[in-house]
Amino acid sequence: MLRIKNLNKAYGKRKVLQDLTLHIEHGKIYGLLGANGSGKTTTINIICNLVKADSGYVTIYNQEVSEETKKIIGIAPQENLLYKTLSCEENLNFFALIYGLDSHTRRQQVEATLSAVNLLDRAKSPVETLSGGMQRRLNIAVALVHQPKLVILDEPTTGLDIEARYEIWELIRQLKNQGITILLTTHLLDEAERLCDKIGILKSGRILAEGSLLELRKRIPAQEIVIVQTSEEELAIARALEYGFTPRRYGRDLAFWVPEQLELKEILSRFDGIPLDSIARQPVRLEYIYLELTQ
Ligand SMILES: Nc1ncnc2c1ncn2[C@@H]1O[C@H](COP(=O)(O)OP(=O)(O)OP(=O)(O)O)[C@@H](O)[C@H]1O
Repeated sequence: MLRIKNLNKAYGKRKVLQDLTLHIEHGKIYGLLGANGSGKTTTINIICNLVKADSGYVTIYNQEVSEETKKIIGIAPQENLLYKTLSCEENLNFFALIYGLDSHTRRQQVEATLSAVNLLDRAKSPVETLSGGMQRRLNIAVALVHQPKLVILDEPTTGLDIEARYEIWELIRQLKNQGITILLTTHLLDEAERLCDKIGILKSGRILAEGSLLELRKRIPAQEIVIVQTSEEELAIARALEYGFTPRRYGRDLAFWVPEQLELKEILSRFDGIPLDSIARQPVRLEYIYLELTQ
């Protein structure tokens, strides 16, 4: 549905995007992961035809991006794009008007979209009286009001509490079920893990790795990760190496990649004679893959 090929963009001498290539399939959720400044917003701006690339191309349904393709994209930017003193209904009506919807379709779409984001009962409430989570849902509603085929959600849950996050995750799943293609940027790795069919890891404007979670897991030769707490770290590392465990430091945690499926008692036996305060087993999460690829 969306193809980006060898995209380059520089601001002065700073190369912001470097041969960026990715493909988003119709009806799927694609997660673009990257640290601050890695080029996510620049990529979005090029897709939305707001910024011109220096070279490379972006196509949507085989059409190069233009003012025409803009009409089938809905974007919910990182900062809510809402008029605080206007009601939910008035905000949506305003954006629907900008998209050129006639008054009948506007009325229909405003109601349908408010219902989709579960804000129908707050239709008349001014935005400033809504909770942070509700405002973020309304911000997503703005992206949906003209029935786009591609929805871009730029860090949709950053700064929200866990309840509000769950609601937005559910909303994103519903959009996918309706056949909408979604490009999601986030630096929340658990969010990407939960939602995305395909994940692209972006660093300094380049895609370092791309694939489903299952495919990305193959980038680390481990069946699981074991995190230990011990006063004898040097000993634990030496012992682990003997058994083919690969040591890693995740923040203050000492971790080991375990290359084969082992019972807990087998793992414990590898550390026989070493005082362990705790030992925890974890699946190979996106967090570990991301750290491995980006550091
Ligand atoms: N108009 C501009 N002029 C100069 N530099 C820019 C401009 N827009 C972005 N940049 C630079 O390009 C780089 C990538 O920025 P971009 O906003 O695309 O990153 P990002 O991944 O979206 O980051 P964040 O998560 O912080 O929003 C940054 O170094 C930024 O300072």
